[in-house]
Amino acid sequence: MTNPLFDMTGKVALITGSTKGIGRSIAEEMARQGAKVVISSRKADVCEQVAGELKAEGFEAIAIPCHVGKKDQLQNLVDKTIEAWGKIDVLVCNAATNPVYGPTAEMTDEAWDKIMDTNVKGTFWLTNMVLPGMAERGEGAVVLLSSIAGIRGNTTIGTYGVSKAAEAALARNLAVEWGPKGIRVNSIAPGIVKTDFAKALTEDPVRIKRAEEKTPLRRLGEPVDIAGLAVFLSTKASAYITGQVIVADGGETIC
Ligand SMILES: NC(=O)c1ccc[n+]([C@@H]2O[C@H](COP(=O)([O-])OP(=O)(O)OC[C@H]3O[C@@H](n4cnc5c(N)ncnc54)[C@H](O)[C@@H]3O)[C@@H](O)[C@H]2O)c1
Repeated sequence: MTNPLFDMTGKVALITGSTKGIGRSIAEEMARQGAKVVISSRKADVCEQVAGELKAEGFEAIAIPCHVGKKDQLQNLVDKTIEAWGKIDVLVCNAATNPVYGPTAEMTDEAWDKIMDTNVKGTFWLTNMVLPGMAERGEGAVVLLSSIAGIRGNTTIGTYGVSKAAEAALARNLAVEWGPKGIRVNSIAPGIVKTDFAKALTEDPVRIKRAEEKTPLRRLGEPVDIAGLAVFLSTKASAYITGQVIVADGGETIC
């Protein structure tokens, strides 16, 4: 039996970027706790496929494609979710991009704008679309995906780090603004997690070894390490936590 503190029965959870990696794991673990999950990323066929796989396991899932950098597509995502299930109880802003590696001085305006539009402006738009509905019902939980790159300096993914620091700041501001309406907003700062997003690191044995050696738990993160935390932050188990950035990095940043 599910511990009631972690129970998500009847809750509607919208997770952006949920066709693979961390987002998919979050959708799976929330579905396992009883939530109805919205599977979303840019390609409709991929969303359908993943939602189909979850349904085949006995979970409730629908597919709604959406590019998080496009305001009209975000509005469609919200409208279609409400049309299907009448409400959004849990919002996870997970989709993000990092198209370039290199020093900030070499960053083009186009790349800067792409990172900020997808990672920050999309979250700003989507939270503004979803939180008023949560406030009407007097409850809701929001989780934004930040990163330890938003906490530490970096020579190769600095602009991405700026966008991820903004996610944590946005979570704090939204927590203050919407807390009186019963909505909690937190962010998660993962360390290196084994997904396609980090494959430049996670497919290079030398870099894996180096990363493991500087991590107290001596391993890289798995998507489910982050999914467990997202479930915690979206349920009664974390009822008195809001505005926080929770680091899940095997201890890398404490060294
Ligand atoms: N993997 C890591 O090491 C790591 C570390 C820190 C933070 N993060 C953060 O975790 C989140 C998930 O990353 P991941 O590692 O699972 O990545 P991933 O590449 O495995 O998955 C990303 C998901 O987002 C979708 N997506 C990408 N761009 C999109 C867009 N513009 N609109 C809609 N969907 C889009 C992809 O289709 C996919 O479903 C991101 O916010 C990332 O910044 C990841």
